[in-house]
Amino acid sequence: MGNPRDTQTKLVPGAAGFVLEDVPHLTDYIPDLPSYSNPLQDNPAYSVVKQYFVNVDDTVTQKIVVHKDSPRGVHFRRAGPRQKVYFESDEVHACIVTCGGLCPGLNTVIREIVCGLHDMYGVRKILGIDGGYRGFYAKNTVTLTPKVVNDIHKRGGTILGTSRGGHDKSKIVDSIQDRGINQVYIIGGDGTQKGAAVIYEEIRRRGLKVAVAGIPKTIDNDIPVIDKSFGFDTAVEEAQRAINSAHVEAESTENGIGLVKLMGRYSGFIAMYATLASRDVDCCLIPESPFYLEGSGGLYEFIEKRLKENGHMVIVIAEGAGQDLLSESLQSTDQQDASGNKLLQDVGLWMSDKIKEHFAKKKMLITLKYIDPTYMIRAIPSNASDNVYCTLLAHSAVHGAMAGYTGFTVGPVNGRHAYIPFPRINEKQNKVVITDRMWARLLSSTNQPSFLNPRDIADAKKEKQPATGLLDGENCKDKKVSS
Ligand SMILES: Nc1ncnc2c1ncn2[C@@H]1O[C@H](COP(=O)(O)OP(=O)(O)OP(=O)(O)O)[C@@H](O)[C@H]1O
Ligand SMILES: O=P(O)(O)OC[C@H]1O[C@](O)(CO)[C@@H](O)[C@@H]1O
Ligand SMILES: [Mg+2]
Repeated sequence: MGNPRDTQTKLVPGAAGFVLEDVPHLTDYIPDLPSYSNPLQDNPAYSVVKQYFVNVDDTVTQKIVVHKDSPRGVHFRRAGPRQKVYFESDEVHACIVTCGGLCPGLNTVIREIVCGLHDMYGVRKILGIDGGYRGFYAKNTVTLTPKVVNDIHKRGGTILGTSRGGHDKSKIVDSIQDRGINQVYIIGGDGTQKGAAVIYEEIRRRGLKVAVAGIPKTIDNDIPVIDKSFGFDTAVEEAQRAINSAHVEAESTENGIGLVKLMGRYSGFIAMYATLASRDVDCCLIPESPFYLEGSGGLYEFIEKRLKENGHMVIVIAEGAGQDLLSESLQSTDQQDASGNKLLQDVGLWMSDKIKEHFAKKKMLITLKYIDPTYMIRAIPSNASDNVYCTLLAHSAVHGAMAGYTGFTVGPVNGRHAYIPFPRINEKQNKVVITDRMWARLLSSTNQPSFLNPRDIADAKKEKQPATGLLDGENCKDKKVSS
């Protein structure tokens, strides 16, 4: 077997620089697979829709802002129901698994996969895998029916349970094979999608008629290519409550400081959007934007200035921000979670101690209140718009698997749902690009220092200029500019 990239991505060139980064199909390795007409044709809810089926040639462009001479560029296969399907309804035996940390909307995705398979395709055999990847071989399964999942979208968490670690390729695929499962829906973050790619490869190596569909879940919004991950909006909304409390506390005392720590291990999107939404935040610190404490242009100087101007201030810090500073002053630990993710030290507590220590030394009276709503923003049910988004993700995944596509993650690209090959999702993380306009908007709204020296800014700008002269950050989310 060659390089996984070759079996997971098919590059199909077209006119004027068009490239389709296609996803695998079961017929790529199982010849003469019979197809059937899509049962949706006879479904009263859908048959009234004009052009309900997606044209087989429909694609979604990765870049939406172009110049008149730009090449057409990378495209992905458009998600949606096809006229032809490669599974008969009573043949399908699907399973669903959730892995990694919690995220608002997990239960909605589970519900809508079950109801989508049942109501649109007449599928009756759907299993829930208990407790993440290791549940395939170490736990019992749960039978999922529309009745079982009817109300679950109103609850936070995942009814299936989740875990980190425990990805044993052979045991998982043995379990899939032994149970006769032929559609695998895998909901999880960057680690989970990597695990899904490995499972797909093994299934293909064994020549099994099993479709593997990934549904991206990450509260940190760190998955590239897709517009935004589900649950992100809900988390940002919930974070407002913590920021509001921090603000009320801060403005009620002289030199009051409200400090809020939000999730974001490597990507500061939650902190950035929560700050932009709130307008009460004076300083937002994220992993992508290094900062320093002491001296001219440093954080202490800014805090002092803001307190003198306003009498109070609110700081939002993402959990992955300032980790370099922490490891300088605390003994660094190399602890990892079961999936191999580095366990971060608590930057919020550290920052709170440092600020108190600094102003005590200066004999300037401050009152600092530290709020850590970490798990509160992800353990809640999804809001209305995330619920609709989760439904579309689930249905897109179901349509893709029924149509015989496999080895794909589903997600919106410039507003249109598409099937994205695993390697594209797995090759890098989505990060806040601090030389893009969104971060500039934040800097201008908080008026905080950029903590960058002019040479760093010039270097980042030089590195960033793409050949077309287009700014990439908002269109091409996987492009990271180092600072
Ligand atoms: N490179 C990899 N290959 C195979 N499996 C992996 C890989 N990375 C992670 N996994 C498996 O994927 C599952 C979830 O990974 P992880 O704990 O990193 O969470 P995640 O999916 O990234 O979600 P999040 O970080 O948003 O909570 C775990 O069971 C882990 O063992
Ligand atoms: O405590 P847990 O469950 O490992 O989750 C914490 C991690 O999960 C994430 O939200 C990613 O899902 C990170 O931001 C955070 O570090
Ligand atoms: Mg992750």
